[in-house]
Parts: sequence; C-alpha cells; structure tokens
Amino acid sequence: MKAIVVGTGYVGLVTGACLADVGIHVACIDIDQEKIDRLKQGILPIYEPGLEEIVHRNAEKGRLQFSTRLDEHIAGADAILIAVGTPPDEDGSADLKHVLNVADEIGEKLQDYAVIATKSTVPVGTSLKVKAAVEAAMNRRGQHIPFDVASNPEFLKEGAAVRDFQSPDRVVIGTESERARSVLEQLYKPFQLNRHRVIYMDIASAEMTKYAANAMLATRISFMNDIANLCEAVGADINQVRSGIGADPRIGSKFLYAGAGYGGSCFPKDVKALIHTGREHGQRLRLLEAVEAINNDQKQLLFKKLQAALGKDLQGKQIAVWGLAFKPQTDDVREAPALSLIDALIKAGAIIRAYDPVAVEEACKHIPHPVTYTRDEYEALEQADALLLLTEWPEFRLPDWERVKSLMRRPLVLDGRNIYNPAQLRQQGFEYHGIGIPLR
Ligand SMILES: NC(=O)C1=CN([C@@H]2O[C@H](COP(=O)(O)OP(=O)(O)OC[C@H]3O[C@@H](n4cnc5c(N)ncnc54)[C@H](O)[C@@H]3O)[C@@H](O)[C@H]2O)C=CC1
Ligand SMILES: O=C(O)[C@H]1O[C@H](OP(=O)(O)OP(=O)(O)OC[C@H]2O[C@@H](n3ccc(=O)[nH]c3=O)[C@H](O)[C@@H]2O)[C@H](O)[C@@H](O)[C@@H]1O
Repeated sequence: MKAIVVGTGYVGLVTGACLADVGIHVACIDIDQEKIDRLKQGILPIYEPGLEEIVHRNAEKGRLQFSTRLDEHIAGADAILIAVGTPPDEDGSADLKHVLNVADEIGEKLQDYAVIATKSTVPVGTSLKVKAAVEAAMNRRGQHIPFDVASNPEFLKEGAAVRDFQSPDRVVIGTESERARSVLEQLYKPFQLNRHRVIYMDIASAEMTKYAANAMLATRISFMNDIANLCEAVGADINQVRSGIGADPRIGSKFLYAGAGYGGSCFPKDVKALIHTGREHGQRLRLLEAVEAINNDQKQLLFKKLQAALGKDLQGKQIAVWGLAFKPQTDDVREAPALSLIDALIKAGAIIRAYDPVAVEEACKHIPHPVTYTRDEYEALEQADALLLLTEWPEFRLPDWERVKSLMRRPLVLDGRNIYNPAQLRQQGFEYHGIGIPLR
C-alpha cells in the first residue's frame, strides 16, 4: 500500500512514521521547506518519546520519505491523509484554510483513484467542503479522476502519541462508499485491531465524534476543578474525593485530576470550535461555555493564591516556576497554564526564574517577557519567594526538600498539579497550597 500524509505536525509525523513502520510506503508532505530539509537530515520538529527512532528506521529503509512536492509522490497513492493544522479563527471557529488549500492542491495533482481522508480535527461538513474543493480544482484542469472523501479523526495524546497510534482504543472511520471503507480497512489492518476497535460510521458522525470526545474530556477536568475549589472552601480533599468517585466504573478513574487548568493545542481550541458550531446552528452549548470559563479562571487561580500568601503587591517578588509544557513528556507549550500565569506575574512586577526539562526553547518563542531560564530546577529556586509547580514532570516529584528550603527566601510551595504530600511538606516547614487541598 502507499499513503500520503499531508502536514508534518504531531499528527502527520506520528501517522506517517507508524504507517511506514508496518510496511506501508509513506510520503510525508509539508509546505514548510525548512521543516522538510531538517526531517530529511533526521531532525524532528517535535519532542515525542519513541518517534525519532521510528522515523530514522523507516527513512533508512526508504519507506518513509519527506517532501514539499505532492505532485512527485501522488501517483499510485491509495490514501491521502490530510493532517494539517485547524487553528482557531478570531471568532473561535476552526480555520479550515490549510485543509482546503490541501484539497485544492490534491484536485490539481490527483492522477488515479485515492481516498482523501481528513485526520485534522474539523467541524461537521468539512469533508463535503474538501470534496467540493477537489472537484473544483479538477474542473479547472478539465479532468475528472474518481476519488472518495472520508473522515478519520485522530485521538492520540502528545507524550504518548506513538503508543496511542500503534495501539489505539479505537479507530473511527467515516465513509460514504464501500470502496473508501475497504481502502482504509486495509490501511489499518497491519495494526491487527480487534474488530470492535475499528468503528465505521457516516462522515458527519465521525467528524462530530472527535469534538465530542475532546469536549467530554475537557468537561471532566473543569468539573473536577470546580469541585476542587469547593473542596478547599469546605475543608474536603479533592484527591480523596477523586478516589471515591473514580471507583465507580460508571464514572471511571481517568481524567479526574484537578489542577492549574487544561492546556495544549486541542482542548481549548476544540471546545471553542464546538461552541461556535452550536451558535451557528442555534444550539447554545451552555455546558461547554461553562467548561471554558472555569478553565480560564483556573489558569489564573495560582496567581490569586500567590497574592493571598504574599500580599496583593507582587512587585519585585521572585517566583520560581517548575514546568512550562502544558503537560509532561512534550515540549509543547501551546495554551499551557504557565504562559498565562507568567504573563500575569510579570505584568504584576514579579521576577521569574523558570525551568523545564525540554520545553524552554518552545517557551522562549511564546513568552515575550524577560524570564530567566535556568539549567536545573534548583537554580530556579535561588532567593525565591515562592515555587510554582505547573507541569508534573517525573523529575519534579521527589526533590531534595532540604535543599529546596535552603535555596528559597520563603518556603512557599504552590502545587498546581497536586503531586506533593501536603502533610509531609508542612511538617518539613513549608507553607503548602494545592488545588482543592484543605489549608491545614
Ligand atoms: N497535536 C495533537 O496532539 C493532535 C492534533 N489533532 C488535530 O490534528 C491537526 C494537526 O495538528 P498538529 O499535528 O498539532 O498540527 P501542527 O500545526 O503542529 O502542524 C501542521 C503542519 O501542517 C503544515 N501545513 C499547513 N498547510 C499545509 C499545506 N497546504 N500543505 C502541506 N502542509 C501544510 C504546516 O506547515 C505544519 O507543519 C489539527 O486539526 C489538530 O486539532 C488531533 C489529535 C491530536
Ligand atoms: O485532539 C487532540 O489533540 C488530543 O487532545 C488530548 O490530548 P493532549 O492535548 O495531547 O493532552 P491530554 O493528556 O489530554 O491533556 C490535556 C490537558 O488536560 C490536562 N489534564 C488532563 C487530565 C486530567 O485529569 N487533568 C488535567 O488537568 C493536562 O494537564 C493538559 O494540560 C486528548 O487526550 C487526545 O485524545 C486528543 O487526540
């Protein structure tokens, strides 16, 4: 089989590499010449555990190619997977310009039958727009090559992307023809999925499934953050409450962790986009509006906690930040709580010393303020009035607390991911605040 993957972001690269790894010939196409040049040299644009090895292995075997030229690779492709970005437009809707540009180019270059499947997260109706764009481009060149469109949303998580792709909970495939279904069935066959894990449906339902999944997960997090804040007010402990409710299989124990808010390139934008789709159709999604509002407040909660501990005026206060990535095992800082918090702190006159094991380079691109990035977590603590833990990297879990205390001006720990033992820290002389953890 031969597949083309258009877009070499997280989804495109992981998809291309994992498909090549099971013997499919894959060409990964991107318009970013520099990215492609670097990929040809084996340099990946993202940090993702296990991915580099798979890319190198398959590039060496010639099964995985990188190019800016769709026309040079399109002949004989069974499937063309669109995996370009769908960033939020100013009104919150998903901006489809990249997807439709790709569709237009496919229409210009297609030589023989292929399934054009959208992996990008796109609103219901987009596959039909892709179909129209491909047809319009074909009409312009006066040719009609048969093709099918399909929806094949991606559910991988950054940091566990390779495992998620190779061993997915489910593969959702939305098609409108038997031929398209059979091509995509063949494409995923090497992963030896149990039948129930490949779920076939119509295209609109597949497109909606992706948004509904992310919106449901974001809802769980905002729900828990709301309950956590109430726990703190009434003297209950969110960690104990989480164990108590997670034991009910109807609720389940995953994605119930309160914290400094959800970030990343997807939950915030997908919740916004779904709210927008609702408005367009006269269906206000009030629950998701609340999910978004709670998350925005949650991202500023540690700022308020800091003011409560240090006083309203944060001018000149030295703040140590541990963790910049929106979650561990990734260098992605898009919509990370660290970004909005650091912005607010710097505007309030605070001085920031920050450390992250892999995300500093990305953080520099996104944070316009003067921040001192340190070589390790301890250096960030020098003369600090407070430590903010924002990403639960494994290396932050068991620090040398005596050393931490000796370096700080004031032993104040604000734990934005609830990874520390409050009683132990308080016993060691720290002032500890978590999210939804009783004050004493
Ligand atoms: N990042 C993630 O973990 C996940 C993302 N998604 C969805 O997948 C889509 C892609 O996300 P990412 O991989 O994060 O995107 P990204 O924004 O990191 O990368 C997109 C790539 O597409 C390229 N591109 C743009 N226009 C192009 C064109 N006309 N031709 C060729 N290449 C073009 C860009 O140069 C860029 O390299 C989005 O819709 C996202 O919501 C879905 C599941 C997981
Ligand atoms: O559409 C997407 O792009 C992807 O979005 C999420 O994946 P991802 O953004 O990589 O990261 P998650 O592990 O879901 O975490 C998102 C955010 O939620 C936060 N989170 C997660 C779980 C939890 O219990 N509490 C919590 O605050 C994390 O800290 C992080 O900031 C989904 O989990 C993927 O299934 C989906 O494919």
